[in-house]
Amino acid sequence: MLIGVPKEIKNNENRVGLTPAGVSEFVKYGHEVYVQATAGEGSGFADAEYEQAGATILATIEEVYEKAEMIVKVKEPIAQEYPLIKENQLLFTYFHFASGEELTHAMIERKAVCLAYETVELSNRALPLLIPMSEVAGRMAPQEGAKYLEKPLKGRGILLGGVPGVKPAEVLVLGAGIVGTQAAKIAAGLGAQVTVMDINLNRLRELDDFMPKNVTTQYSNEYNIRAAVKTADLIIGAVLIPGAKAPHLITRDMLKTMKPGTVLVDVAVDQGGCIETCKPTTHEDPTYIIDDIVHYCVANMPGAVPYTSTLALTNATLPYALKLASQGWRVACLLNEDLRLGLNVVNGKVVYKGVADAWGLELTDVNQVLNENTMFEESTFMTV
Ligand SMILES: NC(=O)C1=CN([C@@H]2O[C@H](COP(=O)(O)OP(=O)(O)OC[C@H]3O[C@@H](n4cnc5c(N)ncnc54)[C@H](O)[C@@H]3O)[C@@H](O)[C@H]2O)C=CC1
Ligand SMILES: CC(=O)C(=O)O
Ligand SMILES: [Mg+2]
Repeated sequence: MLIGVPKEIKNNENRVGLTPAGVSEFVKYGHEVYVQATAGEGSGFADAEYEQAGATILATIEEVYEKAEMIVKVKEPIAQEYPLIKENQLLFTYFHFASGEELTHAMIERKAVCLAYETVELSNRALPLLIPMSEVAGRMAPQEGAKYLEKPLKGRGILLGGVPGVKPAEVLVLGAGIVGTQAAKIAAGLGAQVTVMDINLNRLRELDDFMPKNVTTQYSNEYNIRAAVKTADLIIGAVLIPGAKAPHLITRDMLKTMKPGTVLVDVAVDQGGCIETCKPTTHEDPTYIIDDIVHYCVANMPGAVPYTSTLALTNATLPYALKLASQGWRVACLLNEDLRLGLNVVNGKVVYKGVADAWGLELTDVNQVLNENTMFEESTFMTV
């Protein structure tokens, strides 16, 4: 298969979809890889390394999209990229369709095959291609929160860990999944008093077993959230309903009950945010203030630490990308339930319920698109 790796063009997005090590795996299995010039630079990979691994470097993003049967990238395509996408082209990347109406319509119109990292799902409900970036964003959240709690950055001016004789800050984490767990661990390590809320009691039991003493758990409901936001200094939004819009757990009216200078880090922004007043921001201009409350809502947090993030992401995506290349998307999705759940929009049809529900669009059964034109050659069953 012909694989294309464009350079990311989203604000301060320095990650890249494939490393030179990934390229050499593709080449080993007989695929051709086209990498846009300087695509890996932000993550520390020079064009020469990609060439040594067997890739061909192309000067422009147009050439990459023109050549490739499968595009492997990181972030959802943005408006500049829409016209480059071809009918039947397989796009393997994050999409977050439930928070992108324009993107959803654009991908329907382009008739591309959109396989979203964030909805690939294992039988135990784990999201293997979201986990590594959730680990990064979760660990970053208290770090960013601590920074914006500083007075010159408009925060309350409180140190997360306090000092002997002065109480530490209170951190509230909504959601005890990957982001929430990593955020709680780091905030606790910095000495804050941490409360983690979730609706999954079993998850709270697990956390209770392994978290340090300065982390407590509480069931997530409106009553408990209303009480907790009054005393919290830093609130981290980390809930997820896979593929769907995040529920608004913190409503606009709650802001008035918070302490001025409280910082909200809504990591769930890419699914629309779990804070009603959340709107996506960029690394260039990460925060805004409403009712004296600092909002940090960067939708690509891991993009700021690309060395760590590119390696972590591609460790997880590469085995799936190789399957897609060697088997073709239809066969790979017929054979792998986890990959099948990654299909969101296929040849103009929405096949993921959370996306259809978010925008009031017709839902097509994924099996219908998989069984269309299933004339494949036996050689496509070559396994990796
Ligand atoms: N902004 C960014 O750069 C990044 C954002 N993310 C986003 O962070 C969010 C969280 O991701 P993960 O931790 O991997 O998801 P996860 O699935 O591991 O955890 C989500 C948790 O939310 C809980 N939850 C659902 N409804 C709830 C409610 N009403 N109250 C409290 N908890 C509730 C679930 O029970 C689950 O434990 C996702 O939207 C993900 O896309 C992830 C990485 C980077
Ligand atoms: C998960 C995601 O959206 C990101 O890593 O940017
Ligand atoms: Mg994101």
